[in-house]
Amino acid sequence: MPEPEAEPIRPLSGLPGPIRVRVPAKINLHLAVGPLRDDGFHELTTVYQAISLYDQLTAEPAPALELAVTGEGADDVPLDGSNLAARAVYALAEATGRSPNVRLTMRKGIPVAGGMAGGSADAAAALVACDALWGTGLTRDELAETAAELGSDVPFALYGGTALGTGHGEVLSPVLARTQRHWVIALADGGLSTPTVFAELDRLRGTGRPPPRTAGHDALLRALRDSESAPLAKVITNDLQPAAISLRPALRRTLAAGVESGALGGAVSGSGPTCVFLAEDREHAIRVAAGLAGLGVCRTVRTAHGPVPGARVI
Ligand SMILES: C[C@@](CO)(OP(=O)(O)O)[C@H](O)COP(=O)(O)OP(=O)(O)OC[C@H]1O[C@@H](n2ccc(N)nc2=O)[C@H](O)[C@@H]1O
Ligand SMILES: Nc1ncnc2c1ncn2[C@@H]1O[C@H](COP(=O)(O)OP(=O)(O)O)[C@@H](O)[C@H]1O
Repeated sequence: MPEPEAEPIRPLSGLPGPIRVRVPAKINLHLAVGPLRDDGFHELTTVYQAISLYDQLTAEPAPALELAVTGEGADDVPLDGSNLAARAVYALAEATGRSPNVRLTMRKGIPVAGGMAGGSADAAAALVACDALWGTGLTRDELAETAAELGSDVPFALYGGTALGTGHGEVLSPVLARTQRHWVIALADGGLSTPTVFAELDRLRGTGRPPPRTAGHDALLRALRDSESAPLAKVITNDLQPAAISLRPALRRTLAAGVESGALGGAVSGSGPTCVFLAEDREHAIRVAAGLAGLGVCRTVRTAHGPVPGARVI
């Protein structure tokens, strides 16, 4: 006879227990930046991939909205209403008529201001956590509508995987990418501000020698369907890379060091300054990471794989 299903354990207070959510970083395998629009955003075509570098966020009821942050770069994360996770709580509370009184604890594993969408990840995690805590029962597509108001990268952090982003990055469509890829990540000292990097690209485009523009994304989509990684490495492109290098010339050396260490190819991740390199497999990634670490061109080196799912209750 099957065992009767166990009753869920509830704390004695009767309040729901803490909800813990794990959320991945993103990298951009293709990032084509179009013209600056009237709303201050650039038209964008990007292919995102979620990789196994995570933030963890816990939400529980509290007398008021409270924030705590630990881990990688925690000192650079705001603890007021400008924190993207706090903004997500307020937005969801308003949309669903709930009280925003929760305590959020974030453990950062995603570098702050690193071009890996760590703040966006925390916002997506806060939406998923509060949805579970408050029992609002919204679908991921409904959560994505609130997510898009918080930042261009926030909807992608909800879904994860590999996806094409258009509009200013918030309009998503799935991309077929079944092969697991292995990445080496060079984390830099200090971050780069996303709006400053976009502004630098506009400045460079206004000079007599504008940086070349990324072509269409068809070659990248084809390479993602190929189980070999070498063809993919050849078509990874990022229009923001020249702007990130212009603001942080040392990145040129980091990019060269990844290739010297045996990577198939690499690029600046989004607005930088993190650089990501593609390897053949896990063992190759570990060898590239060791070589890169020995060259002293970055603060620290990690390995990760992708694609992985988006923000999930654990
Ligand atoms: C560049 C990308 C690439 O995925 O990510 P990061 O590398 O920063 O993580 C994104 O486009 C960033 O997304 P996100 O970090 O959510 O930026 P947002 O909060 O939406 O926008 C911050 C600011 O960046 C500029 N911005 C952002 C997106 C866009 N398509 N055009 C822009 O010009 C605008 O100045 C905007 O006010
Ligand atoms: N929860 C958060 N985690 C990290 N940064 C945050 C958060 N909330 C707000 N920020 C602010 O957002 C800026 C960009 O951070 P982040 O999203 O990590 O970088 P990027 O846009 O380069 O991917 C940081 O400099 C920080 O001031």
